Amino acid sequence: MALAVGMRVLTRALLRPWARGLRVAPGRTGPAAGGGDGMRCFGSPRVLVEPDPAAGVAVVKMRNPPVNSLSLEFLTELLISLEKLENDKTFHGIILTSDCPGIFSAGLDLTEMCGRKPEHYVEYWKAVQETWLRFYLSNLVVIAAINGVSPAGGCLLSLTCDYRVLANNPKYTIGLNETLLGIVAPFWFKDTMVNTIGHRATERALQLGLLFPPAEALRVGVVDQVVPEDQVQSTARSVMAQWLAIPDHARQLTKTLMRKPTADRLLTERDADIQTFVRFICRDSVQKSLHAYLEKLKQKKG
Ligand SMILES: CCCCCCCCCC/C=C/CC(=O)SCCNC(=O)CCNC(=O)[C@H](O)C(C)(C)COP(=O)(O)OP(=O)(O)OC[C@H]1O[C@@H](n2cnc3c(N)ncnc32)[C@H](O)[C@@H]1OP(=O)(O)O
Repeated sequence: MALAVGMRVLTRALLRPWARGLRVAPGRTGPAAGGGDGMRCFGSPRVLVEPDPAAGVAVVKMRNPPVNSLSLEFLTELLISLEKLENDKTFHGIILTSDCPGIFSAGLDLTEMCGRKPEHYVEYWKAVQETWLRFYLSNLVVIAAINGVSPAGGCLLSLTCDYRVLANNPKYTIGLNETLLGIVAPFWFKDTMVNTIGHRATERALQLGLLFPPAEALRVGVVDQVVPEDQVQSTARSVMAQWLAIPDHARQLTKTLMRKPTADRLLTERDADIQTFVRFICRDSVQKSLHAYLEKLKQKKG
């Protein structure tokens, strides 16, 4: 039932004008294309997929410049790529990384949450929910190769992965910093963090809106490994090999066992969660905070 609802959201998204033609954008043969067996890079304008069929792995590169903000279009393209890889028996794992230098993802796109109509907020929030559910429950092994800063929704996306490798650069902070923007991380953001670093550490991190630099992120457990920047991709590949050596069905069932209760909470409260989001985001005070935050980002340059 829940899956059917999810499929409807995805199907509706695919029917949107900007989503048409996104299914396959054949490209050059990928550098990781498994010894030249002819499998090409594919993807969409904002998501580049480099398949390595010999290894059963695809590298999914986010490229929504300048900061990989998670806009509606970008989320839809990510979902389409994920679905395509899940439906292709060649692939058992994906490495999620960024094609934007120094930025993994700036999180949810603030312009999707500012000055829009309530109907837009509904549509956007459905896509955010769907992305979280799909990545969190994916049967594939998903490893985040975090090669840049990763606040809020960017951090959440990495938390849906099975393992996180972070580049050791003090600028590459990671965390759920929503309170700094005057907004609140929804319960399923919070649950995902609690499942990763525990209740007390989450309580502190979320209230203070902490963005952890690499050493701290490793200490608290937000990431599993910190490596020199030029070793992020190779480390993600070695970790992937380790995970893929486990019998798939046993690993998948264990993942489901661990994650389903958390996902079920959102699945049963999905509509209420949308209403809560829309009510919250429509508040004058919240809109003012978000506008002010966006302005601050823009003025930073000048
Ligand atoms: C009980 C109550 C329950 C309530 C339930 C509802 C609650 C709602 C929850 C909503 C959850 C939201 C989660 C989020 O993800 S919010 C987004 C958080 N993101 C951030 O705080 C990051 C903001 N960005 C930055 O800090 C920096 O941009 C950067 C990522 C560190 C990169 O810095 P850099 O110097 O390289 O780049 P610029 O800052 O100059 O940015 C370049 C342009 O990109 C625009 N930008 C940046 N981030 C975003 C974004 N998240 N969305 C949209 N646009 C973004 C920035 O404005 C620049 O634009 P410009 O070129 O036009 O000036």
